[in-house]
Amino acid sequence: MIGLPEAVSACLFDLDGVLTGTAALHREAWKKTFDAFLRERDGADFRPFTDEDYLQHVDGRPRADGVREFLSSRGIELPEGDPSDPPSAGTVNGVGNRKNELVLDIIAQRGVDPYPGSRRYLEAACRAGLKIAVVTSSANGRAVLEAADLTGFVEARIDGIVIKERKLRGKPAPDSFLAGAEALGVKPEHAAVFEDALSGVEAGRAGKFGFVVGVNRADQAGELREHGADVVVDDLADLLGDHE
Ligand SMILES: O=P(O)(O)OC[C@H]1O[C@@H](O)[C@H](O)[C@@H](O)[C@@H]1O
Repeated sequence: MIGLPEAVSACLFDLDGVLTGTAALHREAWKKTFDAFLRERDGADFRPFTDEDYLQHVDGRPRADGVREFLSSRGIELPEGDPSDPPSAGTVNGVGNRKNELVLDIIAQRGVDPYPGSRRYLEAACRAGLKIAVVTSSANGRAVLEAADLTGFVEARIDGIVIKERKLRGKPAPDSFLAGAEALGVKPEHAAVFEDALSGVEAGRAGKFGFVVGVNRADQAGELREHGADVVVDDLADLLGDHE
């Protein structure tokens, strides 16, 4: 009916890039942050942060994991620091806080738009009686859902704040999605995961969920399949029959 196996009774949606167009805003803030960091460290001929760096090392992961993963891909290790570090601090938390300032500025300037096809899909999932959770690595998940006016669809939210409080492992580990299924009271095999990030579809596969939908927002359909997507769509509305 809405493009899912019969056994599925719950949907676990990633947020940035699946329900809202905010993945591009995160990517932009990360690029500014890392390019400034690398320029200061290596001088004017620094090697810039690329879209590929974002997709491989940062996309979908909790903030501090993204900092660590990307820097380690360039052979750089920083002290962890503390979440209260100022954005100027040369620590994992400092770099993450700098990016958070930037992304919040960008979101405030441009606003948050839900994808029209995703809103239609949420409406169809509700009509079909499916349970709905949002599972996002972002500590800004609640604010983004509210700004997109999607909060009313969501029965449970596992976000970057919950992940930290409960000491869950970030995507590509399945922990946050497993917590989402548990919050809805369903077994993983009865839940579908919706993800645009390679780390996210990998988490879906690792958690043995009933179905993993890869949402192709960055021309990486093949990689989404390789990392664990059972099906890949360009837009969630592609899963809906004509009558929905
Ligand atoms: O820095 P935040 O808002 O806590 O978000 C962490 C991550 O959240 C994910 O949803 C995004 O795909 C990443 O780009 C982002 O880095």
